[in-house]
Amino acid sequence: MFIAGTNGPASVLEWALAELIRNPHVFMKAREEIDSVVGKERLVKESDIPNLPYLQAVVKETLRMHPPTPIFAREAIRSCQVDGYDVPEHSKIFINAWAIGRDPNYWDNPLVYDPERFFINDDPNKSKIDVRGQYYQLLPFGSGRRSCPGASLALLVIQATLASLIQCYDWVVNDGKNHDLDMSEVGRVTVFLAKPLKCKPVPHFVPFSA
Ligand code: HEM
Repeated sequence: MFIAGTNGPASVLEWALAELIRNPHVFMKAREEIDSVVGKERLVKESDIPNLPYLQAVVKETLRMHPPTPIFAREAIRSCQVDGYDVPEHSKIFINAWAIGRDPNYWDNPLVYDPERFFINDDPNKSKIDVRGQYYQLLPFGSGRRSCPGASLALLVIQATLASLIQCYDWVVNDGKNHDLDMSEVGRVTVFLAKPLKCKPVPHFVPFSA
């Protein structure tokens, strides 16, 4: 539980920051949302998060492309048929949340990092997609009675931390020459960037100096 509780959020924050650095328009949109909701006088707080839908979409999009626990397992307690396939009793079933999150049958342009995909108005279901196991095209925390009991805590920690990283700093890589990053993955218990993100924080807003 300690490993799940620390590795998961750490992995999501690293992937989110890497994606925001590679996609400066997403970073700026998230910062503009924070500035318009929170103002420029104080640090963003946990209680602001329900009013920051774009920030929430950034975290969902990060979990879609980079689920820290990409595969989880079940065992068939009795023989059954799923989608025409016979599944014998006691079969081990592996659910690949990483592949589902990148499946073009469920996601348009799945390899493009685009939080806007959660706000498509002509399909009201898209804006409602949640990550806690009710929408089978997005399962970073699993689903059902064995799904992650730490999901709400993890989301709160990730959203609040990411919001302050966006509000307070600009993030520079490659001495500011470009935004290129090697996004190769390495899977241990949790999936991280194969080359750990090295970036320089440049203070943008210092809430405690006022
Ligand atoms: C971004 C953060 C996290 C991710 C992506 C994540 C993901 C997962 C996944 C995919 C599972 C398996 C679910 C299934 O089989 O349906 C799981 C199980 C579990 N997670 Fe998390 N987790 C995270 C954070 C946490 C935190 C913060 C805690 C506790 C404080 C936690 C505790 C657990 C426990 C105890 C289980 C086993 C549940 C069981 O077998 O009944 N996780 N997690």
